[in-house]
Amino acid sequence: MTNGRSGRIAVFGAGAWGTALANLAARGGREPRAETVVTLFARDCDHVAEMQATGVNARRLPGVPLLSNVRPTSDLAEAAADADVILAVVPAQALRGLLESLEPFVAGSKAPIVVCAKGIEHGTGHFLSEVVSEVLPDHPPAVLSGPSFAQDVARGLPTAVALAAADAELAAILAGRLAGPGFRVYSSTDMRGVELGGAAKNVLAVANGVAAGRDLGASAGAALVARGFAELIRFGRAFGAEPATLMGLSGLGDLVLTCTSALSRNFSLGVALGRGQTIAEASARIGLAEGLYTCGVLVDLANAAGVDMPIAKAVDAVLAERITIDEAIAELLARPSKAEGV
Ligand SMILES: NC(=O)c1ccc[n+]([C@@H]2O[C@H](COP(=O)([O-])OP(=O)(O)OC[C@H]3O[C@@H](n4cnc5c(N)ncnc54)[C@H](O)[C@@H]3O)[C@@H](O)[C@H]2O)c1
Ligand SMILES: O=P(O)(O)OC[C@H](O)CO
Repeated sequence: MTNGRSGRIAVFGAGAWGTALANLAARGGREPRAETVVTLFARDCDHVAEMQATGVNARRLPGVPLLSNVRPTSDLAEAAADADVILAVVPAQALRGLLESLEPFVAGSKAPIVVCAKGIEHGTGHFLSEVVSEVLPDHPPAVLSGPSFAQDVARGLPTAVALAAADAELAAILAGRLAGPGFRVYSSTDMRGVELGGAAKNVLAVANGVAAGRDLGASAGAALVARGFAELIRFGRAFGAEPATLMGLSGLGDLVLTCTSALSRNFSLGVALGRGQTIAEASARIGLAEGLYTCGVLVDLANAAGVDMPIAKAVDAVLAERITIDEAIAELLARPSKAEGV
């Protein structure tokens, strides 16, 4: 992508976040152009027909009108045509399949692919920017992450996130394409740090939710945030993240948001489990909680790298039903005393 852009952005995944980002992109960023067009791809034709008829994505982001230059479509070719930026906003485990299906429609284009999902791929243990490089090597990967609820962004509430790409100029251009009056986008070249924070915080937020659901008190919640952050820093150090990134929006910022807000699906999943609901009951009500799918692979990576992550491991053991919540709490508290630090 260059500054001589087509003004066309393709958003794949018409969930809450894809829809909020489509509206943001449709505003044209820091240099709005009249010709900006945003395609919003959803797999389900009925869903697309509803959005076209009503101008709202009532299934995923009710009450938020789509801007007139957002074009919902279920046609991959139409969605991808002439796009000079691609936003991938499907669940993390669906990213590879989406990119594979896109391949014939983006051949010849070098449009950057901005991963907006938060997770780590099962089976391979690969970070999501790596998945982009493997499947579509001609397309530079970028990562958007940070404390941001789709509902907040859609309402224009002040939000700040990080957007990383290997090339600093590309990161700055992409940040400019998405920035808006209420949406501040910091650019970064630390893709690994930005994506790793977004993936790990979802797992740690489940632990905070469990503590809230069990009425363990605000002190326990704060301890979990602080010691969870220590785990995040250890994990990041082992996997090449820059410390400053982990202390920034996509690390500490998103960890705090997700560990403390009832709007978070990962926190809500933990609350439900803490109150005695089953995973199936809670998931059916809450929808996509990426921590459920990331915890196993996060722990596998941590174990392989010799990184101590007791909170993440406790979440994984509870979600895999290897131990009960009460056993997990008792095990965490029974760990030998140690010097504080990371
Ligand atoms: N909702 C938020 O506030 C928010 C904020 C930041 C990041 N995210 C991240 O964005 C990602 C998506 O979250 P969401 O909230 O939009 O989820 P969502 O559950 O609202 O929507 C996911 C959408 O992806 C679609 N989908 C699934 N597989 C697909 C495929 N192969 N091709 C096309 N579409 C597919 C589903 O049909 C659904 O519409 C997650 O990784 C999440 O962590 C969400
Ligand atoms: O609802 P959650 O838990 O997926 O969190 C949404 C965003 O990732 C918050 O930054």
